[in-house]
Amino acid sequence: MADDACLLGVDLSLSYHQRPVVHDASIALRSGEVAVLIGPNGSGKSTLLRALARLHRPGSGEVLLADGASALALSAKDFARRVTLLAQSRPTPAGVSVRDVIGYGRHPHRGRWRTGDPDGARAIQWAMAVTGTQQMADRPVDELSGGELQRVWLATCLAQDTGVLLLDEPTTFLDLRYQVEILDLIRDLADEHRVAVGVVLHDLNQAAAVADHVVLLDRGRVAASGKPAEVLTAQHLSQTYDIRIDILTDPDTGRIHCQPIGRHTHTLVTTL
Ligand SMILES: Nc1ncnc2c1ncn2[C@@H]1O[C@H](COP(=O)(O)OP(=O)(O)OP(=O)(O)O)[C@@H](O)[C@H]1O
Repeated sequence: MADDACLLGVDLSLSYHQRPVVHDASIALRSGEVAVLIGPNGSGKSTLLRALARLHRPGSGEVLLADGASALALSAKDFARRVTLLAQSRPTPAGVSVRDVIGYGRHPHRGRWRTGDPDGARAIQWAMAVTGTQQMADRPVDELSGGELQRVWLATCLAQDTGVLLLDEPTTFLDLRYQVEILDLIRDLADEHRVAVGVVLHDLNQAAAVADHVVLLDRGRVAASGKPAEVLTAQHLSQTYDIRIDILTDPDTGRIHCQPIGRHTHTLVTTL
């Protein structure tokens, strides 16, 4: 068990219909840290995240909680009090208001008759405030745009108020402002609320900006895992994405910038 990990995937091998797609992958999510999963399409990022959320049963390996107990040993409700997942897509209920959908996040904290949740109203209000969803509270979710809906689902996860937050491509569909705000929010959740965040991102520069730890998946295997500067190297990325990717490091801030080199990149850079 990694020292202070809240949720740990150990040597996970994952398949669909006997077809292996993730091989012996390990990942540790720690309180107050953001772990970012990157890798090409189909490399197994979502499947690994789903296994951590207990939504994909491993062929071998295990998912452990902070005390070393198997995640499978918990009841569904107890697990949902500790871990939540913003999946890539969810069925959108028809005619249900944004406020009610966000309220679904409180389900694990409620008693059988939706009672006994003194923190519920505060948690929902906070989740709506930080995702900018208050203005749409009374609208039916099936009438929202893709980006609005993404923020509502994120709010639902936040209302669940778990110590572990798993996010699968949370910036998809979002305009630039909300992409930046969600990344800032992820950082704040780790820094100020000590949440352990595991997030799949495609944008390598977003990964560099927000990650404490990066896990690079290549065809279902962990190709590299460590601090951003250790993983986001030209060699690792060029090999995994099969395209030349240069790394520029800002001498003042140390900030890493990943620059994919396409056939027209040189022309573009000199024009700029
Ligand atoms: N429900 C499914 N049934 C069968 N195969 C699946 C299923 N979901 C995913 N796969 C396959 O498993 C492999 C890993 O998929 P996964 O969605 O985990 O990759 P990913 O890295 O998240 O990809 P992307 O970046 O495109 O979202 C892919 O080959 C994919 O085709």
